[in-house]
Amino acid sequence: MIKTGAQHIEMLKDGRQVYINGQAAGDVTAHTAFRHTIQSVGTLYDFQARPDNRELMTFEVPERGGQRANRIWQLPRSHADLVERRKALEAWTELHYGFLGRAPDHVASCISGMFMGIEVFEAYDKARAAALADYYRYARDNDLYLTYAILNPQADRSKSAGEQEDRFLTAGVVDQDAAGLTIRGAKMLATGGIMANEVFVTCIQPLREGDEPYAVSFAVPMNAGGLKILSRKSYEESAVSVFDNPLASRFDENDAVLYFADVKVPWERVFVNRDIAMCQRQFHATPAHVFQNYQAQIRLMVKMRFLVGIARRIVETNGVINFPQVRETLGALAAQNTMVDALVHAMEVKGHMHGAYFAPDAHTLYSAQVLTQQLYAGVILALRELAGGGLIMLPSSVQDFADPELRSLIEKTQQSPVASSEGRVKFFKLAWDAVGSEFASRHTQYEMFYAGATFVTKGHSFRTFDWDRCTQLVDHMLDSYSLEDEVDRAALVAA
Ligand SMILES: Cc1cc2nc3c(=O)[nH]c(=O)nc-3n(C[C@H](O)[C@H](O)[C@H](O)COP(=O)(O)OP(=O)(O)OC[C@H]3O[C@@H](n4cnc5c(N)ncnc54)[C@H](O)[C@@H]3O)c2cc1C
Repeated sequence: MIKTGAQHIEMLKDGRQVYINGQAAGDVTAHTAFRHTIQSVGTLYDFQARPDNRELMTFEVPERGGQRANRIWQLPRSHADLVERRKALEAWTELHYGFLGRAPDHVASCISGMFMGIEVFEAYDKARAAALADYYRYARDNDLYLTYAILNPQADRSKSAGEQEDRFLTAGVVDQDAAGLTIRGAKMLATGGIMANEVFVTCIQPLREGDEPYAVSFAVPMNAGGLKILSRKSYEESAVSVFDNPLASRFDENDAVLYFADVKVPWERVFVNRDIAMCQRQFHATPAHVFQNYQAQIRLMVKMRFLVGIARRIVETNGVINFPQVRETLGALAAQNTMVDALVHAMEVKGHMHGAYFAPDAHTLYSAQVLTQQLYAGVILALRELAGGGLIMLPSSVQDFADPELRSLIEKTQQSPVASSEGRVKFFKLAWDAVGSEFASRHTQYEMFYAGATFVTKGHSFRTFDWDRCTQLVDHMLDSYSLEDEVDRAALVAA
């Protein structure tokens, strides 16, 4: 199935229990906190359904007799396949400028990666492997939008999940019967949950002996009985005009705490059951972790281009583009943009076969993660520095333009060598929404943490690096001389 935006939006009217501002949200597609971002997600599906995007966005599923699916579910068998898949992800990301961190391609990449490593699940438990394989095909063939919740809630991070004061703070198994598992407790966040079809739930954090109830992996629809979706504050809701908040009003993907009030999960949706080692292996012994984070770097590559474009427009609008220091800052931003771009391409070029499938290079990916996690806040700072008070020297809202006297004052006070007053205000409102608004601030937090805190991503970089190649060089150098030789040589010179 290749669904349209309208079909996706219709699927969200499913009775899911979303809570915001002290109330049940009801139909999320009509709610002022979510509806415009849901429409933006709809445009992704409309784009893939366009006949002229058939080749770009979809592929023929080998075992489905010519039926097509979105390329986010494609299992690359060569470098060329990987690149073809990336072009689809890149085109989709351009529709949201990189601001939908958990667009449907993120978790689809994770589940596809798990399927590419299905032998890891088979070695663990044949029934659970069959459940995962069936789920991959089900999600692909029904064009599902999946999100995931894979972190446990912060409480006391010095204690494991099972050592927290409330044993059911963290979502875990409270019961098991012939039908499946019963899950109780919370997961930290599910970004995009209110606009996704289903959520994949597991634990990527290290667990200790005794934490077995939390070492599960399963998927449920967002309207599963007992699943409560606790939304954070909506930035879309206070962004009442697109002109004032062009990003927040349309790309506020939402983040929500999930609470499982004894949610029943049937066995055909359980992929790992109380196995601590398998919770790690599902991500790291399969290409899942690499594929999900490769998608994130493709997204960031597009977002960086957008931010660098904003930087260029800031300095043009303020007439400072010819100052050498300004050009230096732009040059540095351009180099950072190209580094992100180059790392994505390097992951592909240095990729390798994982069984029958071609996966991006893990260490290049983790290097990109470590570097970009630090780079993002610096890029935002550079844009703020280039912009000065222009980000703030703005009319309070679009309504100021409706008053003739205020409009004429805006025209007098908003000046630029390259833009009209209206153009200047329009642009700086966009720039503020990208770098300084509450929406923008949440994005900085997102880029710093979506893949784990820095000690986590640096740990992956440490784990996957080819240390021998470096230490062998050092050893080779050390082997090229010895103390005895040098003592003998010194004695000869002295004689
Ligand atoms: C905007 C946003 C959206 C998110 N969306 C999702 C989502 O859709 N799905 C999902 O599953 N998760 C999501 N997350 C959660 C994200 O994965 C976590 O924030 C991330 O993994 C870091 O975990 P934490 O927040 O618990 O931070 P912590 O692990 O508590 O770390 C916070 C800080 O505490 C210190 N610290 C903690 N532990 C250690 C340690 N062992 N050693 C040294 N220092 C330590 C470090 O200074 C660290 O930076 C989202 C997060 C954000 C901010």
